[in-house]
Amino acid sequence: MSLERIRNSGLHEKVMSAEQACTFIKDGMTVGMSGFTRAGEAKAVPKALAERCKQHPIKINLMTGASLGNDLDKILTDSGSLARRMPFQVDTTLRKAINNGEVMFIDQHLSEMVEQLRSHQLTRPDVAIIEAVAITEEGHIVPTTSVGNSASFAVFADKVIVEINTLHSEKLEGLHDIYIPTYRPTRTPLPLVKVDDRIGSTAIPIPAEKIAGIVFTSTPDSYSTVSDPDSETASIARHLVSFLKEEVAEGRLPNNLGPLQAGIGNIANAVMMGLLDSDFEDLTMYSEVLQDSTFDLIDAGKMKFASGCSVILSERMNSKVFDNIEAYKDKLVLRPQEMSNHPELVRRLGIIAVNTALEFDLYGNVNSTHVCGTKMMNGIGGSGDFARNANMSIFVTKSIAKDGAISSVVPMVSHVDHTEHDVDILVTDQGLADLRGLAPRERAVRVIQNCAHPDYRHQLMDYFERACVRGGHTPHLMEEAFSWHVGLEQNGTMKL
Ligand SMILES: CC(=O)SCCNC(=O)CCNC(=O)[C@H](O)C(C)(C)COP(=O)(O)OP(=O)(O)OC[C@H]1O[C@@H](n2cnc3c(N)ncnc32)[C@H](O)[C@@H]1OP(=O)(O)O
Repeated sequence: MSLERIRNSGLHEKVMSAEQACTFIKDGMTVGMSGFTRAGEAKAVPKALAERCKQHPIKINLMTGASLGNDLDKILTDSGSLARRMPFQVDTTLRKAINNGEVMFIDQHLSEMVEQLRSHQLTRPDVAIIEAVAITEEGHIVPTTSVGNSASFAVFADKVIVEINTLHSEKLEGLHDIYIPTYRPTRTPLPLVKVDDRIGSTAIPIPAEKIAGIVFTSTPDSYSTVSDPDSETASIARHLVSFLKEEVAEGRLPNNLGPLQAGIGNIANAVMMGLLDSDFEDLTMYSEVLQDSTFDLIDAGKMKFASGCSVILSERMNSKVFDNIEAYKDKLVLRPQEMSNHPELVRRLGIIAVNTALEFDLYGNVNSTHVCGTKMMNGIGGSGDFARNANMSIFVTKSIAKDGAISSVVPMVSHVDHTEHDVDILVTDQGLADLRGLAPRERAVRVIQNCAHPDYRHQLMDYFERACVRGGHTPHLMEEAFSWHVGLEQNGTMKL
């Protein structure tokens, strides 16, 4: 135990075991937990809670920043303790429980949840469980590798349990910028005008007496599981980089492109890696999750500053970054996800947003979440926060999935996360479709010619031409629009 990490000595008596701490959580309670994209989640208490549920079954409503690491979503789902879960997840077991209707999942824009808590549109957490590197003299909480929704959870909850993770260096202190917007209707503009502005405090300010329990742990974050770029993702990156070069040459973007945002997963990471081989200099990020590619760009001298709300790294990059965190501190800041994804800031800063689609349609509507219109994959995450408000909203995906049985370009998306009005550029391994200033009929031709896989191009053009005969501003054959998805479910392929 490292009591020196609790700098308010009056709180030393609050140290307890994870088993003791989880008794604060009662049946029917709402729990707000730290953790964003498998970084910085509370680890010991949720595990103890799952164990306790075996003897004393309870159901809770669990809110986090985003997905949890260390298989916690699986462990909690298996324990039967999850009644409701929001706002994002990436776990196979939880996904199954959601799709079976056993866990009620609320798939929400990541910037929006605490705003709804603030205005009592959602039930505020009874208990917050926050991972920390230390507690300050004032009783304020210094977060670890993510900020996520931790600050507002701690402010709104009746009781706060702090998990001090001694595996994280105390040198992380100073990395965070905790700013919480004031109440509406008297809120003033958010005072952030540059990606590297610091406008808040370095710790979460709560009254020390709210801390009901302190638990020590030394479990590491899970490592990121992104794979190296393959030929298709490298191709997507090439198309995008050459497009961005043209935009700079035409004077539509500055030489450093403006702040970049990139989503989670293999494709977004590969696209960012593509910038390593480009001529762009002085890049910046104003994003939510910072993956390996961010640090590869910083190390290569291409990126000068990155703002996010969590850091999730591969094993290789994790030790490189966190063993040398002092060297990165002047190039890095972690903010609450409400700030990293805030529509006001995304619009003000002129962000280039790159997110991943499962599928998109002829007219530019994007489905990022629901396989065949019904089965939840992960959630919308922050992609909507950025897509609607970005300077340029870009969606990327491979042109086909599952060995060609699925075309990512379909006549009509089976679920809409991002409407055609929020989507500027579509990119696949086949090419790039710039949809800006195009009417739906013009968009369709460009999407088919530039983005669809050759195996599906003819099929798409045939659908579009027959739809045009029938007419309409956005031509469709309503009785056929989902026939590709029906075909996939019935015959295992979208090929007609
Ligand atoms: C926390 C955050 O908010 S991060 C910021 C932005 N958030 C988001 O964009 C949230 C939504 N996005 C996502 O969840 C992911 O980016 C995804 C699922 C869309 C893509 O993930 P990636 O890892 O980049 O792509 P990848 O090509 O590996 O696809 C993932 C899986 O989906 C499958 N898939 C892809 N397209 C389809 C499709 N149209 N239908 C069915 N399955 C598909 C792939 O085959 C793959 O399956 P596998 O895991 O069994 O191999």
